[in-house]
Amino acid sequence: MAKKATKSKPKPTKKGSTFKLSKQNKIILGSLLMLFSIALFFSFISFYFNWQDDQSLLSEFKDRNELAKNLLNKFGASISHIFMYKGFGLASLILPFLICITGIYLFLGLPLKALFKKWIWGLLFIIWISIALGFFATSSPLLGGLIGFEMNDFLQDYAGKIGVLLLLVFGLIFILVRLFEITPEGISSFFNSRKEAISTEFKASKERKAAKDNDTLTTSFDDDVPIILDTYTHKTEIPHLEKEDDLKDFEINTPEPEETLAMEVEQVIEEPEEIDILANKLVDDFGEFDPTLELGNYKFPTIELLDQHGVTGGITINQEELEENKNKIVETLKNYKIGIAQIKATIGPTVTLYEIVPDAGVRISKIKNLEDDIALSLAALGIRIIAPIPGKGTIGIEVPNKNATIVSMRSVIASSKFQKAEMELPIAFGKTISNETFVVDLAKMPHLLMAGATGQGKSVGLNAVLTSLLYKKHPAEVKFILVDPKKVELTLYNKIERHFLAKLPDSAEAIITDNTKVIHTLNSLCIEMDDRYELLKLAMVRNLKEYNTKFKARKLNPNDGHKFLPYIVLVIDEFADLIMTAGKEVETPVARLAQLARAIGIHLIIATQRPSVNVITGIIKANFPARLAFRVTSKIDSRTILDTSGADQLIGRGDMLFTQGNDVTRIQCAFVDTPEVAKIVDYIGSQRAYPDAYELPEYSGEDSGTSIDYNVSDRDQKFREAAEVIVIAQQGSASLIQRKLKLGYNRAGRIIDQLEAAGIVGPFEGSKARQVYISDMVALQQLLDNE
Ligand SMILES: Nc1ncnc2c1ncn2[C@@H]1O[C@H](COP(=O)(O)OP(=O)(O)OP(=O)(O)O)[C@@H](O)[C@H]1O
Repeated sequence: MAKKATKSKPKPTKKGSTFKLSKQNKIILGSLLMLFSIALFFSFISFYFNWQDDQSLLSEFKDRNELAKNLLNKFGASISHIFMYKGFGLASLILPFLICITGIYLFLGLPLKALFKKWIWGLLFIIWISIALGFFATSSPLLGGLIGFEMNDFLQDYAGKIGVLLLLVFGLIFILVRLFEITPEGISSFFNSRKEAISTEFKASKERKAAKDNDTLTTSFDDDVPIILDTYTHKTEIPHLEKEDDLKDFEINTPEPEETLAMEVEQVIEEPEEIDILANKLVDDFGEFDPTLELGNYKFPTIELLDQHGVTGGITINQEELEENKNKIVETLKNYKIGIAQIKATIGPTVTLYEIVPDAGVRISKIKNLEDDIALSLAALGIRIIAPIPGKGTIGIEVPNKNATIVSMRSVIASSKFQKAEMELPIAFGKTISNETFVVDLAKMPHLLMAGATGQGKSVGLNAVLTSLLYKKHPAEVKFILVDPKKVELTLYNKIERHFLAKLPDSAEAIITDNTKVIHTLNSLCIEMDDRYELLKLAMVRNLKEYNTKFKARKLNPNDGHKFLPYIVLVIDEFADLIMTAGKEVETPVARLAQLARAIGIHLIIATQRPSVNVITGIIKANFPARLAFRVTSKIDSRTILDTSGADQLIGRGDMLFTQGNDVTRIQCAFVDTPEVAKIVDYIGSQRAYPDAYELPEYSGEDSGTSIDYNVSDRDQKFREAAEVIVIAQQGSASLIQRKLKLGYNRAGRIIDQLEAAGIVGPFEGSKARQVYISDMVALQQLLDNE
């Protein structure tokens, strides 16, 4: 069916071009019509003077010896006789004009649509004039022609003379109003414009005269102006209101230019502030502050540390596979009576995009509904239908390639797009479906949410993000906080602790693996955020970039607490696990950071296996416009992460969808293997480092007991009872207190905090119950009595 459609389509255009539409033919036909109209015009005119002499010759048309007096001889006499005598009389003179206009239209290749209207009006006009002349010029019936005479006769039999007269008046009004758009206002404005035109003309001629008297040289120039004005006003005589405005505008412009009073504007010279003078002097003496100076000899990792993964020549095109898939798509759609007008393929590293243009009249939803059928007939996983492709007007069918090409991290890092990227935190994710390197700025995102079922490429994705930053940023410019509950994925990065990692003071390991430490780190990061905002406020700047620029220009005094602030990237792997064990304690600081941290250079990357709504809560989602989905197991998961389906149809192994709020891009994630990461961190780790990791502010959390309600008199009335319950059960949990004492969640939570402050239970330990420090009731009694 599709073939039929494509074959049968070009035919009409071909035919049209030979007989109708070719430019040459139009010119020939146009000129013929114009010349014919001239001939017709002259024969009609000459008919009026010679018709009586020529009429007797009409029967002897074939006789070559007989000659007619008409300018176009017997041909002219005959055709005029038909149109003028037997036809419409004098009104037939309009006919050559209509033919001439048609000729001009064809000659110039103008659209013929407008011509139709002209012909209709022309013919109506001919009929009206013919009847009118037949009515008024009864003494010379030739003026109205036979048709005019007969029609008059016919109408008068039914409507009488007055009736015909009224009919003619109505016809005239109809023609004037519809054709010439004449209205009462139009008529009055016409007279006004005439009046103005005459006055302008008068004025102009007066000026001309004056100019002639003054200077003969300028006369020729001055003379021209009113002539143009003249034709202009004449042309606008059809009383259109807008045209009249034009005319007025024209007049307004004519007055002599007024002399303007020149004003001198004195230059504003800004007085340099004291601080600027000092800063300029410091910059002159020492140059701009260079944050990288402390590790001045730092060498960025080289490209050789990355593998090519066997890919050297880019994507290989399998012509057979392309043809086979194309045929299958066409066949499948044909089975559902959907014809295709056009099909185009774009080959990407893992999938090929077939863009189709369906025949006119096919509903898009029909194709969208066939997603499963097409997948079945192509016998392939991961078919995604994009109907329509935004901004293109085509329908996309993504079909996985039989042999996917690995996109090596090496190829994306080496790409000029990444190398030349003028971004604060450039990340090379991989390659798009059209094989372009996909680079985005984390600083602009400003946070990233990653989801994907296990084994679909999440850890590789995280490594790709970290590797990109390691290849582009100096240790002074960016610091990572890595949270890895799985304890194995990110441990490699321990080697660059003193270069690139940030940690809590007194903490042994920079990579955070246990939940309590996560909560502390998140809260400490909140303090860092507040501190940074304070510094920004002091420096009177709005964001980290402006702050650092000002600091580099030595306009901020380190003695006031100012320092160069590196970007901080917080990476949390397995966020679901954290939320399950720590709940609100994690969610609250994460939400706070997500909401506020963008301006002060703290960016979050959160990865999760389970993108369910209780993990990615509304508040988190709202603050993470950039989302990245690897393959997930269900449509619901896909919707949770991307707000649209599609991630459930990916093929895994780094096949992913990325959205930054608007359209979704399919990307093949760059592949970086663990040995490569190991080589990079070894390379960096072997270089001279800072004395310690970047220190985060100290967070005095719950375990110090100081921040909790410590005052004995402020204790809850049920404090003693709760303490007894806990000691008897030897289990420090708020839900136990809730159940036994029938209290609300918040009150039980407060009591457990007070018990912790009193030293009866230990600190919060995630999903586990708190430790109980008091072994029995006697010990509890003693403790409470001694307070
Ligand atoms: N971009 C990629 N290109 C090619 N293969 C990939 C890519 N990403 C992942 N893979 C393959 O998929 C495997 C699993 O990837 P990865 O370890 O990143 O999964 P994951 O989603 O982190 O799983 P989990 O959640 O269990 O840690 C890798 O060992 C690799 O073979």
